[in-house]
Amino acid sequence: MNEAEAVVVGVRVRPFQDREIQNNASLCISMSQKSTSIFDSSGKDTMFTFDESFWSHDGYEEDRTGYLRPKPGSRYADQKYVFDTFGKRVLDNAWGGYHCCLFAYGQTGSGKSYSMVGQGSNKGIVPISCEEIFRRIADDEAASHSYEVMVSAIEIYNEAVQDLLIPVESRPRKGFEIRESKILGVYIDGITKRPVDSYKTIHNTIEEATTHRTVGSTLMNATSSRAHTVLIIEFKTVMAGSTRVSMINLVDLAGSEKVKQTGAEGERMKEGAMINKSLSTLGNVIEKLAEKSTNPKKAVLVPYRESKLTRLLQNALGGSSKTIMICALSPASSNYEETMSTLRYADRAKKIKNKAVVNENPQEKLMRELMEENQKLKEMISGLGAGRTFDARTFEDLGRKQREIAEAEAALKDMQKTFQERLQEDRQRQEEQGRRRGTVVNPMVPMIVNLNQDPQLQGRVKHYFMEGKTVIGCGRHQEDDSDSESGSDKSESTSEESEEELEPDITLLGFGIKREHAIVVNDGGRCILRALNEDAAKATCLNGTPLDRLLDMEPSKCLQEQIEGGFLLTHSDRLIFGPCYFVFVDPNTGTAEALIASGEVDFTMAQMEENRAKRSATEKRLRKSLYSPSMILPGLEGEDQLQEMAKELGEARRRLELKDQLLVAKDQELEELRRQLAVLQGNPEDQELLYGRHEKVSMVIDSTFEEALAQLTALEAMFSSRARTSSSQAKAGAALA
Ligand SMILES: Nc1ncnc2c1ncn2[C@@H]1O[C@H](COP(=O)(O)OP(=O)(O)OP(=O)(O)O)[C@@H](O)[C@H]1O
Repeated sequence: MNEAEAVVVGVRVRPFQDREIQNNASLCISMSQKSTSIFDSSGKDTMFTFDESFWSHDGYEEDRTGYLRPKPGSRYADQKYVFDTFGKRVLDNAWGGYHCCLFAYGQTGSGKSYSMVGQGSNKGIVPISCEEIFRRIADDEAASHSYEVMVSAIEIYNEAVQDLLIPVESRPRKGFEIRESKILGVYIDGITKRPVDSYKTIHNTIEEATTHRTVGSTLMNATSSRAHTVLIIEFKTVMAGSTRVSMINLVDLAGSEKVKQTGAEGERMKEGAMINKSLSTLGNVIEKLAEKSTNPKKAVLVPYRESKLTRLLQNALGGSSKTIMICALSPASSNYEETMSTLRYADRAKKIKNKAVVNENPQEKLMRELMEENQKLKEMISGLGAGRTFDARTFEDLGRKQREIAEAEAALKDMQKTFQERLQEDRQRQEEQGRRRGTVVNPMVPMIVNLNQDPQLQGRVKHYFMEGKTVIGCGRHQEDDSDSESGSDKSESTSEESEEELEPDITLLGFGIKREHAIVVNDGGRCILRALNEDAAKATCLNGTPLDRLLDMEPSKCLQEQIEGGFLLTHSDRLIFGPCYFVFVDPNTGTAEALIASGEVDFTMAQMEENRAKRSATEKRLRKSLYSPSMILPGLEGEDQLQEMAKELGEARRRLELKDQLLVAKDQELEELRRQLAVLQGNPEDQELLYGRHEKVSMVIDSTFEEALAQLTALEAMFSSRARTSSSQAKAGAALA
C-alpha cells in the first residue's frame, strides 16, 4: 500500500488593481519563502506556512508581447514559474498513471482564473498544460508508448451539472446526473468525452466549451465567476502489454459572492447561496478530511453528498488522487476578512492526506470486476430459485446490481473502442455539425457577435449570415416558453425530416424567442433583418427599438433604412432577440474584435438604449395627451370648473417635469457608470459593485417612470369621468330647458 501523501497547497497574491490604487489601498500580505503573513488593521500579523507562497504582487515588468516577467532580481512569481512549480507536477503525476486534481480557490476577483486560464500572452496553467501534454507526447514518439487523450468540460451552476461540450439547446434542464456505482465509482452519466490528438484540437475543444459557457451565461444572466468549471483530461498511456489511465481535473471554482456588498436579490441571491452551499460544503469536507487525517482512528463522516461539487471531487479530495490547491489572495486590506478566510481554508486543506494509486489496465480491472459481480448476481438468482426467502431489501440489492452491471457493460463497450475509431467518429460529428449549422469561419461574411455583461464572455459567440437566407429562432427547443402554450405544432412533427425542417440556421434560446423568429437575407453583402411574426417583432430590437414600432414609424422619422418590411443592417447596429444581445459586424467596415475592443458598443450601452426606447414610447403618448388642447375638455362649463382644471393640469405638468429632470439626471448617472465599467474591463470585483449601482439607478428610473405613468393615467381617468359628468349634466340641462 502506498504512503499517504498530503494535499499540496500554495497561495498566490495578485497585484493591486487600478481601483485599489486609486483608493490608496494598503497591503495586508507579506511572504517570505514558504510562509505567508496577513496583517489586520492594528498591524497584528498571523502567519501560515504552505508548500508554496507565490509573490505576484509587485516586481514585474511587461515585455513586448504583454507578458509580465520578473524584473531582474525580483521575486515576482510569473505564470511560467507557477506552471513549473505546480502545473508540471500535475503532468508528471499523470505520466506516472495517477489521478490528479488542481483547484483554484479564492474570493471573486482574487486571481483564480488568472492562474488557471490566464490572460493574453500570460497563459495560465490550463493552456500551458495542454501545450505541454502534446509536446511531451511528441518527444516520446520514438518510444514504444502511445498516448490517448480525451477531454470533458463541465460547469456546475445553481447545483446543476452541465456539459460544456454540447450546445446549450441540447442541455437537460436539470443538468446531468452524478452517479456512483461500486464498479465505476463516481461519474457523470452521459457526459461528452472528446478525443483530442493535438494541441490545436484540445485548444479548439476548450474554446468550444467557453462559447457554450457564454451562451449559457447569457440565458442565465450570469457572469463567469458564478459557476464552477472543471476541465477533465483523461490521459491514457498504452505500453506493450499494459495501459495506465490518469484523470486530470483542473478546477476553477466560483468566487464566493459577497451578497450584502453587491445587494444581490432574488435569483442572484439564490445563486450566491448555491455557490456558497457548494463552497461551504467543500469547506466542511476539507475540515472533516483534515480531522480524519490528523486522527485516523476517529470515525468521521465526510459530507461529500451535500453538494454536486464535493460529490464530483470526492476522489480528488479524499481518495486516491494527487491533489494540488492554489489559493488566490487579494493584497488589499479592505479584503482582509475574505483573505483571512481563504488562508484558513488553505491551512486546513494541507492537513488532508490521500493515498494515490497507479491506475493500471483499467479495462482488465473492469472486466474482472464485472465477472465477479456477475457471479454474485448469479448466486443471488440461484438462491431465489432454490426457494430461499428474500426480503424487500435483497430484491432492491438485486435490482441495483443488475443496473450496475448494465452500466459497467456499457462502459466496457465504450472502452473497447479504439482511439482511432473515436477520432473518426468525432470528425464525422464535426462535419455533420458544420453542415447543419452552416458554420463558416470566414472573416469576410457579415455576422452578429454576442454582447455580455461579463467582458470575459463578450465577443465570443459569432453567428454568420451567409449569402441568401438565415433563419433565427429557438426551433423545437424551449417550447414551453411561448409557442407550445398557444397550441404547439411540434407534436405533429414526428418524422426526423419535419424536425429537421423546424431547425433554424441560428438557434437562440430564451424568453420571447419564437420557433421561427426572424430572418436575415444577405444579398451580396447587404443584410436585411425581418421579424417572422408579430410577437417576434415585439421581442426583437434594432438599436434599442422593437421592430414592430420601427415598422409603425413614418419612414421620414425612422432612423433605420426600411426595405420591403425589413431593415438594412449596418456595422455596429445593436440587435436584441429576447434576452440575447448582439452587435452586427459588416466585414467591409471593420472586424468584430476591433469593434468590441473600441468599447464603442457593449452590453450595458445596448441595454440602456433598449430601456430608453421602451420609456420614450409611453412618455410620448402621455405628454401628447397632457399638453394637448384637447385636454381642456369640451363639455366643461363655467369659470370655476375651468380654473380648477387648469390648476390641476398645471400641477400635474410640474410633477411630470420634476420627474423628467430626475430621469435625465439618472440617465446621465447611468451613462457615467457605463463609462466607468468600460474602463474597468477585466476587474470583476469592481464591476460587481458598479453593476449593483447600475441596477439600483435603473430601478430608480423605472420606478420614477412608473409613478409618472400612474399619476398621468389617474389624471386622464379623472378628466374623462368629469367630461362624462359635465356632458350628461349639459344634456340634462338642455332636456329640461
Ligand atoms: N498574478 C497576477 N498578475 C497580474 N494580474 C493579476 C494576477 N492575478 C490576477 N490578476 C488580475 O486581477 C484581476 C482579477 O483576476 P481574476 O479574474 O483571475 O479573478 P478571479 O478570482 O478568477 O475572479 P472571479 O471569481 O470573478 O472569476 C484580473 O484583472 C487579473 O488580470
